[in-house]
Amino acid sequence: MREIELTAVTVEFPGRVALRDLSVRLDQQRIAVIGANGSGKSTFARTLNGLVTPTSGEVRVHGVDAVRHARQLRRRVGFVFSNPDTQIIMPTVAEDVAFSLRGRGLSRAEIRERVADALARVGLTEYAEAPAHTLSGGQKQLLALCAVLIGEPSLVVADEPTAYLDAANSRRIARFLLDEMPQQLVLATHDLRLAARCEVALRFEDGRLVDHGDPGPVIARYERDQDQ
Ligand SMILES: Nc1ncnc2c1ncn2[C@@H]1O[C@H](COP(=O)(O)OP(=O)(O)OP(=O)(O)O)[C@@H](O)[C@H]1O
Repeated sequence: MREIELTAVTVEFPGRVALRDLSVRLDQQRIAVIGANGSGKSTFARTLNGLVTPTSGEVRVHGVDAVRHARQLRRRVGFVFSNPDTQIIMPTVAEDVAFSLRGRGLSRAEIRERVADALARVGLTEYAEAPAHTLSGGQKQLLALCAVLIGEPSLVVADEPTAYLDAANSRRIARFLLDEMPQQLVLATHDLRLAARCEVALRFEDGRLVDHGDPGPVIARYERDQDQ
């Protein structure tokens, strides 16, 4: 089951309504979220793994109630932030990935094996023993992704994952997220070329879902409105 379902979700912060009465059902593999600064993209993304709790309404992700079972949800939903430095915790690349497996009752040998597999998947094997801070921006974002994927989430939510990257690194991360990763993806982005590669796009404006559907037409209407 890979259905994401929000019913009448409102998120209020002091003095600000960030999401207004949002109801939507999504089962596509690649889901783009677009809209101007402050339109509610990150808030929407964060409700999907319980980082933000709705003021009212219901969020269900792959059958799990995001409010009642927030801890269970966090195991299933991996979150990738814009700045990989905020996600890298441990000194070396391999240690950082292994850190995500803590508390799972695995033996050292199992952890080593899983870490090696995960690093190979994102092409970082040769950097396993390198200090994480010596990686390039794109490699750091791959490491952050790797640390998320090793927890075997069924959904990956990425909030502007290419914002800090140059063109080559952005392409690499985009290729991984959009073409290689088996997990369902929710991608909040200002990069409309990435959004165009998804199966569905949601457009937010002032906390409201104002358009959604096939990315081509949704993006065209967004660009037209921005030009006016
Ligand atoms: N923790 C918070 N406390 C108070 N206000 C918040 C909080 N998080 C978001 N907001 C406000 O809610 C609104 C929506 O913010 P959100 O971060 O969801 O927008 P966004 O579309 O992701 O923007 P951007 O493209 O700039 O990242 C904004 O007005 C923002 O200031």
